[in-house]
Amino acid sequence: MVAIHIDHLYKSFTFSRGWGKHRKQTNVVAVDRISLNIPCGQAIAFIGPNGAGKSTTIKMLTGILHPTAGKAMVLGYVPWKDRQSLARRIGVVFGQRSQLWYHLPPRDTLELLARIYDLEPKVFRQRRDSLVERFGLNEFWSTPVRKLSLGQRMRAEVAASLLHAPQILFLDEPTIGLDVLARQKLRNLICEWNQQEGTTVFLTSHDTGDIERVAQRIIVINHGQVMLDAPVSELRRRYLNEKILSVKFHTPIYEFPTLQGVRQLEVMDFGLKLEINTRLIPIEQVISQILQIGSVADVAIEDPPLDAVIAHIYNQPASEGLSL
Ligand SMILES: Nc1ncnc2c1ncn2[C@@H]1O[C@H](COP(=O)(O)OP(=O)(O)OP(=O)(O)O)[C@@H](O)[C@H]1O
Repeated sequence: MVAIHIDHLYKSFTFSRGWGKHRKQTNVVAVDRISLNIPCGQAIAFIGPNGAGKSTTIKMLTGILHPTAGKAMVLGYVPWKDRQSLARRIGVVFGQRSQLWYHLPPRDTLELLARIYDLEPKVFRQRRDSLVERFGLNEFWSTPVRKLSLGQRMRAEVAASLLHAPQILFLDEPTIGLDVLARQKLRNLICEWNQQEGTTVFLTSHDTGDIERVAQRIIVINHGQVMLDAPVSELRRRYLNEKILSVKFHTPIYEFPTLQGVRQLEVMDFGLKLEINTRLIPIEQVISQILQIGSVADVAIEDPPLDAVIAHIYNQPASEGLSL
């Protein structure tokens, strides 16, 4: 079943700039005829550089904004027409904006939400207890939100957004500003929730760690258009055709021959780091050259970092499009 269906969704903003006779109407196209299908249960990372159109898309899919043209169905609802009904079936978390009551502890917030969503007391208690345990809310259960650390607050935000058991969870930059540990903890919780509960996850993030950990599919937009739509697992393997080869030797090495398709990233007394374009040279050929120049103690072959792949994709002109 399709959770989200988007068909040529388009949004432009018209606003005035300047004063008096210099006042001019300006038109900005934020989302430019996007078409997508997202099946139920999938976790997708919807990414792009600043101003690419991510938030505008999320706002249309959650019913906050009307599109200028095009269609979208979320769980069978037209979001901007059936916003109330849709709100009972989706969870939304904005990393930059808290949706919790600032002066209330998570305990009271969850109780208020249970009333808003009309949950049966028994169902509420079960879900609350399970969320408290999974999200580790016990340690700050009775502490007002204003006194929580950012990591604790974000865990409470996500837990609160899941209380009514939404079928889709929209997360707009959920890990922004978190330290390494808090970020890891939160992305693990989101990933586990997606896998164990089957909730569809629509995530935007500038953090490649979030994307790798949480998402199965990556959709890159730029200038309001979809530039790439691919499984995360294939992105590095098939997109750049590059490998990073690190070698350690038992004895110092002095020279590595110049080979087409091989770039030396680092040369140390006992080691080498090479970037290999496997379209130009097979990796076996590079390894056999390495074996000739010294006695090898260790070899590691890695894919390029996802950061590098994504930066490369962002730099492509929108008109070219990309496919795997
Ligand atoms: N209310 C608005 N009025 C005018 N222009 C807007 C409005 N909202 C967004 N835009 C413009 O639409 C474009 C897309 O913005 P959007 O916020 O969707 O990008 P984004 O991909 O979420 O960026 P970021 O990563 O910085 O949050 C930008 O050029 C932005 O300036």
